[in-house]
Amino acid sequence: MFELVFRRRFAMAHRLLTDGTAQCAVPHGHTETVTVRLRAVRPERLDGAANMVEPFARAKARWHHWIDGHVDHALQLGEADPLLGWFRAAEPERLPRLLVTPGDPTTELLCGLFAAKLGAFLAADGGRLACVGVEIEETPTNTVRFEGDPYDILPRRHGWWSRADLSINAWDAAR
Ligand SMILES: Nc1nc2c(c(=O)[nH]1)N=C([C@H](O)[C@H](O)COP(=O)(O)OP(=O)(O)OP(=O)(O)O)CN2
Repeated sequence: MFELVFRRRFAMAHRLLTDGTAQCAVPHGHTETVTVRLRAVRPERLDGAANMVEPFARAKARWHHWIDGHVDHALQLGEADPLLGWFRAAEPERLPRLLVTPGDPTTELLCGLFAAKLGAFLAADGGRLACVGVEIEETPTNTVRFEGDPYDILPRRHGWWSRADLSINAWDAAR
């Protein structure tokens, strides 16, 4: 069976408040690489003409638009992070650039959220392809891989990640 594999780089910043590691509680940034693997929902023999599962450009268009325009350079914060209140009060114009997560924005959680969002995009594009894996290289020495149904591992079923729109938090749902 074929897999279409797409890779994208994005800059991000986050902090982790819950696990008690002092260095991770200070906002810090990474340049991360996300790799996604797609398969045809109903695999078919190559047709002897176009010989494609799906044109790359069509398969990755929405996904890359979202990563490049909304995830790249976003600040990732858990929904209980007090910095959210600070942005609401002091720089509300930055709220669309905050990627807000259920609990700390770890790389494990991000893999699940990305798998759900990509699944929503693919379903909205006709459901011909499904995401079978997401890998995020957080740093050159740390990578997390996820395979399976993201709704089996996410702490909550619904949020911006379950919608086929460009949102990364609850405030920009209409975009
Ligand atoms: N299970 C997880 N553990 C940690 C995560 C995570 O997402 N999942 N994230 C972090 C921090 O983001 C940290 O910035 C990166 O990890 P760390 O190992 O501290 O990164 P280094 O670049 O210092 O790695 P070295 O291999 O030691 O150079 C922490 N833990």
